[in-house]
Amino acid sequence: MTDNGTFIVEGGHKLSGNITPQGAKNEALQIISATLLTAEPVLVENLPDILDVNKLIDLVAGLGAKVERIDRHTVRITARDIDVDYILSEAYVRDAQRIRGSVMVIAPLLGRFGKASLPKPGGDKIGRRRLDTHLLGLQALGADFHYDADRHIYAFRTEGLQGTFLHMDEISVTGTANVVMAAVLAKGETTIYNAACEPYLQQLCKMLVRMGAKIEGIGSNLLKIQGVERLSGTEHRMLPDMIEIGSFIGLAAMTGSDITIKDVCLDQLGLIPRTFERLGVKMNYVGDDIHIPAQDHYEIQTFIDGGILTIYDAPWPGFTPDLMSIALVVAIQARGSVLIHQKMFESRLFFVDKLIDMGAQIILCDPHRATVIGLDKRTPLRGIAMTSPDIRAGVSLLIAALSAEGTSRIDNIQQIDRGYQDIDGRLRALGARITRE
Ligand SMILES: CC(=O)N[C@H]1[C@@H](OP(=O)(O)OP(=O)(O)OC[C@H]2O[C@@H](n3ccc(=O)[nH]c3=O)[C@H](O)[C@@H]2O)O[C@H](CO)[C@@H](O)[C@@H]1O
Ligand SMILES: C=C(OP(=O)(O)O)C(=O)O
Repeated sequence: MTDNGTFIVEGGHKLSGNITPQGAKNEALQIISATLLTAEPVLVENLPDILDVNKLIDLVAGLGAKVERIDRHTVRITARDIDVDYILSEAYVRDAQRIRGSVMVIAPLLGRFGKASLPKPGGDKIGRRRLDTHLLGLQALGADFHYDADRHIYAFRTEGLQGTFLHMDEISVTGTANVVMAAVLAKGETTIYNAACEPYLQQLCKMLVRMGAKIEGIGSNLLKIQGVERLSGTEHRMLPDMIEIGSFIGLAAMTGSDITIKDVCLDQLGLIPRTFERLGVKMNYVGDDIHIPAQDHYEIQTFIDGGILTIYDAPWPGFTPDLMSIALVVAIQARGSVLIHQKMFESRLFFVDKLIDMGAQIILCDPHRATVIGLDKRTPLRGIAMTSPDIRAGVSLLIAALSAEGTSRIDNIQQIDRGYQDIDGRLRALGARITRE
């Protein structure tokens, strides 16, 4: 037993049944931050009950927002009496450091109260995760920042945010969310070019519009925002978590299981289904469900000219980096070869050493690229003891363990719990043999 939890997994059993994806983690982190933009109540529905989301809700409550838990997945947040000086407390610094989502609290606090602080945010240790996009964007909108090197805290102040033209440093998801939330309460017009435009950001923008914000260009990389004096309350429902959906597709393929993923919002999944189809996974689209039939074999497609397939990540509408580890694991038991090129993060592929120990044929070319030579299910992976390095690698190892012969032990599963709600219970309901220690 470790402090951060352990899964014991007996692999080699086929799973079957229906599974419903949780509400989206990364959308929830934006939406909870945005509740701080108004003094009126915001009802948030379809929240995943996971560590990262609950920690951000606690952070918002610590700032003085009234948090009413309606049920496990619904919360009403009223950020009327905010004690903005709480950002200086040790408790705030400690809690904010534990999650990536805390980075998006800055803009609402700056917009409403003129000050904010950002302790070095947490989240996955998957390579450098620079904050320039946030800092430069907020600076252009009229915020000054100062870095306290002893406490590792950025302190922000503004005499009033002012709309401007912003060509974002890079296409950053949380950076765009921050700048959008600052711009909706800034004076005048803000144009944001090179904006991230993934569905969760579209969801944030749509919520802000319901609150009274004026945003044009939603869904594109060019947003035009007219600042308003104040925003009002609203209701918001999270989309299904597309990374969970991709993880379940990978799980079905690797374990040869017949699984139906319910209510996936297919039109919001972008390249995700097609990318798994290119790895050979067959899927039937039934209404808004994805049915993956049991497949004894699946074959990786080549490019049209016969060249070896490459799967690489890119900002939306490209393939999300958060599913690259799952794609890599799926390829292990496919027929054929694929190059997995993780362009955005430089430390996300190191977990392949565990997969190699399990019997996978993988060449780690460099920190960003791995070649997988599929086993075509001729030999199963072997169960081993391993540790989950990050949230998505953790689930990939779990999928590998469920497909493997023998028993595996996965330590540090708190990493998985950060983003996947009751994953062991939900997989047991499909027939998985998995226990938590
Ligand atoms: C809480 C949350 O929502 N986290 C997600 C968010 O993190 P987050 O918003 O932190 O990630 P960013 O979008 O800022 O960028 C991710 C990384 O990719 C690099 N980069 C980005 C754009 C680009 O064109 N080239 C490039 O190399 C950045 O330098 C950075 O290292 O978006 C990431 C990228 O989809 C996801 O992995 C995270 O799960
Ligand atoms: C990298 C991820 O999360 P975070 O940005 O919270 O670390 C993720 O969800 O895959």
